[in-house]
Amino acid sequence: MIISAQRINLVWLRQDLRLADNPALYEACNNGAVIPVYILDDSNSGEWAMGGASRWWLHHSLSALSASLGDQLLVLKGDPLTLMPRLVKALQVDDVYWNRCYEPWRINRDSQLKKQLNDNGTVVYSSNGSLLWEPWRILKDDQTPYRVFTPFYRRGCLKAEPPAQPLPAPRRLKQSVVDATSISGGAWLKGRVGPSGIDALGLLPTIPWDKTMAATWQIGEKAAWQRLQQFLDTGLEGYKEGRNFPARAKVSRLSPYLHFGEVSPRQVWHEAQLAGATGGLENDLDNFLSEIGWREFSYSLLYHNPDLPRVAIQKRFNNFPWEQNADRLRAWQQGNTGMPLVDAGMRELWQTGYMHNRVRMVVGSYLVKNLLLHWHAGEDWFWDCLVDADLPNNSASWQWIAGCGADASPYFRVFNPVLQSRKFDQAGDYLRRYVPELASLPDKHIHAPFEAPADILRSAGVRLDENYPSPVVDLKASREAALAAFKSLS
Ligand SMILES: Cc1cc2nc3c(=O)[nH]c(=O)nc-3n(C[C@H](O)[C@H](O)[C@H](O)COP(=O)(O)OP(=O)(O)OC[C@H]3O[C@@H](n4cnc5c(N)ncnc54)[C@H](O)[C@@H]3O)c2cc1C
Repeated sequence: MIISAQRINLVWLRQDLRLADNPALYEACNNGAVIPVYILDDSNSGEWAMGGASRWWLHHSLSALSASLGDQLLVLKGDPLTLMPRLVKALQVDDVYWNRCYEPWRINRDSQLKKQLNDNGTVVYSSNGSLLWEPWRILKDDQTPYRVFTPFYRRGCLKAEPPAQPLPAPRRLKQSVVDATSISGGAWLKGRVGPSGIDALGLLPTIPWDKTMAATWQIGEKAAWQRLQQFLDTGLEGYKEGRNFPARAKVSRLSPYLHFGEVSPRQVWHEAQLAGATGGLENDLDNFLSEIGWREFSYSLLYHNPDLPRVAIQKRFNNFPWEQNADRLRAWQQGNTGMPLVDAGMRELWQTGYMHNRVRMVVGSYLVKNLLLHWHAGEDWFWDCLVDADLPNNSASWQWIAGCGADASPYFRVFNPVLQSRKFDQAGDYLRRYVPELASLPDKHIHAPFEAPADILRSAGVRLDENYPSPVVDLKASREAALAAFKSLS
């Protein structure tokens, strides 16, 4: 029930699908009645509309959020530039609250909307709910943005004001949140609140490719918090070294929760500091926090280079002689390249919506430097398949691996997938999990079945080009071709 003297605040939730440490929700609850709304915006996103795996995650994330809001979350689909003013008018909203987003298309949309609402007399309160430091605050002494990670993080971030302590969930949340359809002017929103509104978005796949993903993840704020605590209990110790080994449970797997804002970077930062305060974990803690720093760096890069998703920062790469080869691209996407570590990674991605960072680097390097295919093709596939698909992190990381970004891995550094596999998955545990047709090969041969003696292959049941492919390219020759192509640029 709304007391008529109370202000009505519309809280537009976007990449902050949580109650705790949510500055917009917190402030709105302190200042009156609250109508929480989520809008699926496929109108302004252009080519960066959410991919399939992200939509799947979003469905479950909204369901969890809606339940924790007493199923009063209003869920709409359409253009916020039209819908938000309509909601403000119909629901007699006084003020609008949101946490800032940083993708260029969202910045454009939000600034247009803010102006539109302000012109009509509605105040918009925007806050930082997604980053530790605003990208326009971390600048070099000459006020230009950093292009190299280490000084950005060590000299810029760590010397700036420390990230604020996280806020609690709003204390009077239950009393504050109101049913939009009960307000005069809200009748048109019937069927758009809670689970029926979420179902109407049509986010779930029509063919059930999500079974293995569903078995992999728990989604929502509570699950995010559990994941964080579990990582801090069992993963932080030994993180610095262990994070390189894809079969070890030594990474946090927090990326989708951070992307959708089911946990905030401030919560992660401060909880990790607490857990890492126990003696002996300094190096692991420092390394883990610096990975969160890489996330900040990607956001800064995108903020200062809005064309980062498509245009190489090192401009000479925009003339790179990429090959067009649909068969090779398909082999890479489907995990059928004949290179076990690449295939394991691509299948992990397909089955779980996630891929270990070490393997992301290997499959990325292989696509760009052995198959000579454009990094855009990898970026697009990841965009569709990752549950943590994140425009700043994905585009900055693809530019990094392709050697064309700011502070990128040099182009001549070509990851050798066989050596990487021998080094970081020595016993072949990761390979056996995702490439079961090679499971019976001895450790010595599982990393490069194409080099194994015929009798070993036979006794392991591996028939090259029948139940497992031969390599689609020769590693040495393709590496040399890539380096020659690179030389042609300079
Ligand atoms: C080609 C390529 C594409 C990538 N695409 C994405 C993407 O779309 N979304 C995404 O979140 N990450 C992306 N990454 C970065 C990284 O692989 C993932 O963030 C990481 O694997 C997530 O696993 P985690 O949460 O267990 O990481 P942890 O090792 O536990 O790290 C903790 C957090 O730090 C951040 N982080 C870690 N490594 C990086 C990094 N290299 N760059 C930026 N942030 C980082 C993430 O938010 C991560 O959740 C990509 C990397 C590569 C090489």
